[in-house]
Amino acid sequence: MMKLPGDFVLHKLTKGQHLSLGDGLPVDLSLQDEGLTIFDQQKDLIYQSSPSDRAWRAGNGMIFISLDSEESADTLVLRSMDTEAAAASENVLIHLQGKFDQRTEEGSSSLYWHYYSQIPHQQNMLQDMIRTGTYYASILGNAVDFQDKVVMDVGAGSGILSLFAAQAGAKKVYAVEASNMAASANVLKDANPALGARIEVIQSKVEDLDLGANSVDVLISEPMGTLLVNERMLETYLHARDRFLKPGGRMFPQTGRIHVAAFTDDVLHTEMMNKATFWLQTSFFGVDLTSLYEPAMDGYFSQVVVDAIDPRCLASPPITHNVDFGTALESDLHDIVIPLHFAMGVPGNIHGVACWFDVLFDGSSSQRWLSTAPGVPTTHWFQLRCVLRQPLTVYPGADVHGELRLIAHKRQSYDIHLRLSVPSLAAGVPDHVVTGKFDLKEPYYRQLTQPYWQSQAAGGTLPPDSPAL
Ligand SMILES: C[S@@+](CC[C@H](N)C(=O)[O-])C[C@H]1O[C@@H](n2cnc3c(N)ncnc32)[C@H](O)[C@@H]1O
Repeated sequence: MMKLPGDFVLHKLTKGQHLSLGDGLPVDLSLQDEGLTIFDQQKDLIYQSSPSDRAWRAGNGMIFISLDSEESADTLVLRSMDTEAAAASENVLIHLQGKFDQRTEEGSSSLYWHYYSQIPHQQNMLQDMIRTGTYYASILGNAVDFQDKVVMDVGAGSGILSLFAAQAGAKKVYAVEASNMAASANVLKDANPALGARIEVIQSKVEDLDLGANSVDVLISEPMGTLLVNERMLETYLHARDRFLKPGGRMFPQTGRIHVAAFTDDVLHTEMMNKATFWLQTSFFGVDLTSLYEPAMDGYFSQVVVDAIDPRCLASPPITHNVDFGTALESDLHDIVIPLHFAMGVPGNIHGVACWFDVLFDGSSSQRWLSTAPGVPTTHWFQLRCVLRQPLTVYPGADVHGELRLIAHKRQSYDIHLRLSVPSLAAGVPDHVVTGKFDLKEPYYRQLTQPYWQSQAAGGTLPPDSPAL
């Protein structure tokens, strides 16, 4: 490695060699016949150039990479330079991004950070007493797991969970928060000096952090969105586990479960059908709107409905899908397939599936579930329903089969594909099959606040995965 005048550091990398960049750039580069490959610390391929690419730029303009000569692709030159110089270079073709930015559209993440930087939205989560009280009891009730330990709070927000970990005896807590809420977390920890002295707030995306492997004993986080996985923050939690957690380290929470049950709700179905009737007007101020009736119906039925549901609408016991946060891979969350099988007891119309989740805090002293099930005190996550435009007609004893498939997209959420079928009992008549496609990012918040008798949390602000995001 040669030191050049100014900020320039020059590496020469020949074909087949590997180069690992430590400080702030957790990447490993190598030049192969097929071009430049860049791996992250988990050995996941994060960039593969095409053989004809001549130059790259990585992370905040700090690294500039170019092939040594126009003729030969044998040698790579790596320069570190300031952002301005890198930006000014005509050779900058690609901005290499961290793992979060790779999987997230910029428009989505900037709204997301803006949302979480606002105190009312953090307040809304803190005021969800089922949520916050369960975290408090799970952390303080397992103080033995925190005593003198190094803890990371993944997505710390206001820093409330970091303060709980400090109360439980942690010797050091890294409160990692990407949004500008980090400044408020600093204010809060400084105003509670007995606890705050052991907390370090770091404003960074967890994915861009360079604390070193095995640097923490315990991870705490509240990464759950609607249907557990909305917002795709669980991937950040697993990422923190792989990068920073010591082998055998504890995670609070440790396990998550998604539950899916068939439901019957004529009132909701009729409400959804009626929403589009506006577009049936043949003379709306002299304009025929009817050509948009079908697209409007499709739009309404692609929204997921979020509200506190009456458990009596459930038509089957739930199917459960487990996610062990200790072992699941980030990639397991990119395409989640939940096979469905409901044995129907009574005849009726199945209008779709109702979903909810719970997470387990599996401490040394106590185990505790945080549940968002229908019928238990309501949280700000409520429950979620995928409503089918065409209901499924079932007879007593029918075996309903199907699948709920969640495919991650770059707007920090999922496309949901639902398929349900019931065998026909008549010879020559095909099985009845119904399908629906939904965007988890487009919820219809049928209920905006918790029922007042279940929580004092009715703060009036939308949950974090509100349509505003
Ligand atoms: C659901 S809130 C929980 C906040 C706080 N831990 C609590 O329990 O009240 C999630 C927080 O994580 C932050 N966050 C989400 N993804 C992150 C990431 N990749 N890196 C750092 N912070 C992130 C958000 O900005 C948000 O403040």
